[in-house]
Amino acid sequence: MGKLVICDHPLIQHKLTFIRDVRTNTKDFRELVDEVASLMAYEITREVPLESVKVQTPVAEMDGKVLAGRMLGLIPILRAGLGMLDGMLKLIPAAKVGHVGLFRDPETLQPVEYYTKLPTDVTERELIVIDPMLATGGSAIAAIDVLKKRGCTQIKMMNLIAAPEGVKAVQEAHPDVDIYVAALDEKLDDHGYIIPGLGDAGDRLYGTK
Ligand SMILES: O=P(O)(O)OC[C@H]1O[C@H](OP(=O)(O)OP(=O)(O)O)[C@H](O)[C@@H]1O
Ligand SMILES: O=c1cc[nH]c(=O)[nH]1
Ligand SMILES: [Mg+2]
Repeated sequence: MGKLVICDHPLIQHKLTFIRDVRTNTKDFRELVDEVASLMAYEITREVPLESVKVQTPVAEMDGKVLAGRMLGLIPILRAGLGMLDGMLKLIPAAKVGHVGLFRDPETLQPVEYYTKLPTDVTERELIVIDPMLATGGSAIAAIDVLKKRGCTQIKMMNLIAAPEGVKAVQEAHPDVDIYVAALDEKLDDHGYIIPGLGDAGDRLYGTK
């Protein structure tokens, strides 16, 4: 079973409250999502291995540390996942980006796939799938399915807010995938929206409602 990590750093929790607030306008919403994504990038990379390299400071030579192991890949689920991408790239600029386009059919709540473009070396990378919302889990499961069909094996999931139903569904479908969230909310409503959540992440990011 993949682990569920709740990133409870005070800065993340503080900013998330303003993201949730219905009075937060599109510009502020976008900026706050970007900031929280950077903070979560810090948390999700906590266990990335390091290796020693010699570095000459102005005063002496020493053993410094640099990132080792697999290179990272970021996989935003279009469209709302794009809102978290730049914030992550600020901290992980060497990551390559693959896009998976999915939307959730409002009637059936099933994910509909419309676009995939992945880096050529995607199977050699440790991947982080990013999307603000994990509701029923259908979109996350479908995105991870796309990656596994291409041969990817090292995958983590990162969301701002998850519902217990979505966490359970992803853990059952993909038990090898750890999930990092800023908050685990109460439940889903009859339309598959997270309660209390933040509303429709894509619409709030891009002002489409
Ligand atoms: O866990 P699920 O029940 O699948 O729901 C979550 C999905 O719904 C939202 O996307 P949406 O379908 O609104 O597309 P958008 O990003 O284009 O707005 C959200 O960004 C997730 O991708
Ligand atoms: O609460 C929800 C559920 C799915 N997608 C969203 O954007 N918000
Ligand atoms: Mg949406």
